[in-house]
Amino acid sequence: MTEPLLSIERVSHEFGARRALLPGRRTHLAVDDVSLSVAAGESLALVGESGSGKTTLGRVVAKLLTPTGGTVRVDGRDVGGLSGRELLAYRRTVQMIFQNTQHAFNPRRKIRDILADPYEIHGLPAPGGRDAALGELLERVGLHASMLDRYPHQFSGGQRQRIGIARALSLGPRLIVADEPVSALDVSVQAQVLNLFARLRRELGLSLLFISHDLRAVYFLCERIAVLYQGRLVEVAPRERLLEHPLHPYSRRLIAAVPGLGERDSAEVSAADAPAAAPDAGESTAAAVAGAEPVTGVGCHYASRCPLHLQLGRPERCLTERPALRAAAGGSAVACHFAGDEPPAPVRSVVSEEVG
Ligand SMILES: Nc1ncnc2c1ncn2[C@@H]1O[C@H](COP(=O)(O)OP(=O)(O)OP(=O)(O)O)[C@@H](O)[C@H]1O
Repeated sequence: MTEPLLSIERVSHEFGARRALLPGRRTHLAVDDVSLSVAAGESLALVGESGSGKTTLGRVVAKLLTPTGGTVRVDGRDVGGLSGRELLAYRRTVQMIFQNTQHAFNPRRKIRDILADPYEIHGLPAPGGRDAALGELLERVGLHASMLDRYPHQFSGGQRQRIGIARALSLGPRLIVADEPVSALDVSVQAQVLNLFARLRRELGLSLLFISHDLRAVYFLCERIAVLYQGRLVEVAPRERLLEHPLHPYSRRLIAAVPGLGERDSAEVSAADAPAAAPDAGESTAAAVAGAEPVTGVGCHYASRCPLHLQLGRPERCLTERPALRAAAGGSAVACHFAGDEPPAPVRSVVSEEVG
């Protein structure tokens, strides 16, 4: 098997961990023992509700945060101890794009100077001369070279995001971490920027770690989807497999929440999911979930909201043993003690080739 471009190995990030011993300090485990990989040229989505740790994991990969546990490797090399020239080289390889384009650029600087920054910082000559390279960058993202002398406020939100993408591309990265890059944009503009990402991936063979709440955007752009819940990876699967046949009860709920995307009701759990025990027929799922004690510590974080846990009669194992990620059919991996395999459903076309 070929080495993945990016390997995230048992990575954790606990905010406040360094000062945890000071009185009154609280820590927060935002990413909890997550392992994932991204192949060269592959696009992997990170999805999950707000606060599930997507941005934190993205920032760890971009080396904007240092993990408190685990290892990040690029091309098999541990990037934890990089400094000096090696760190600069890493920053050329992995670039991050952010959601907020409004305050991303100094309003008093021309686009020419903003795009020139990476070359200055890395002490690199622009290929073919500075002006030609900067103009080419703008044209690559669908803007015109003549716009180099404009200021950020003279661009729309979608155009500013294109400028952010151009800046990220300037030093020839191999992996882009894109954190909700279209969610602040109008819907019509979102489609254009997603199409731009798809084109750039094709043209440049880029790998993408795409962080999003929007499952339709994720389906359009990514080959695999990783689902996070409260900092833990609960499922990772090829996109069709996840959308057509989600295994983890949380993935099911997430997909069912998008009209027309999932076919199964969020609370529905089939017989194949419940091999061990009969459901408690006298208890409604919603009421039981509302009355359940939240799970902390060693068990499954999702147990207090989990319809499968209820249906199975609240197995003790969910509360006492953290579910390990285990391989399942169709290339999926799921962290649930009881989620079962079912025959694959036919794949539906959820989003057309071009988002429009
Ligand atoms: N600097 C920080 N200090 C302490 N806790 C933080 C910090 N940044 C994030 N957190 C917490 O870590 C958890 C994960 O946050 P993160 O932003 O990674 O989630 P997310 O899935 O990206 O959410 P969203 O979709 O809302 O951006 C949240 O509970 C958040 O409150």
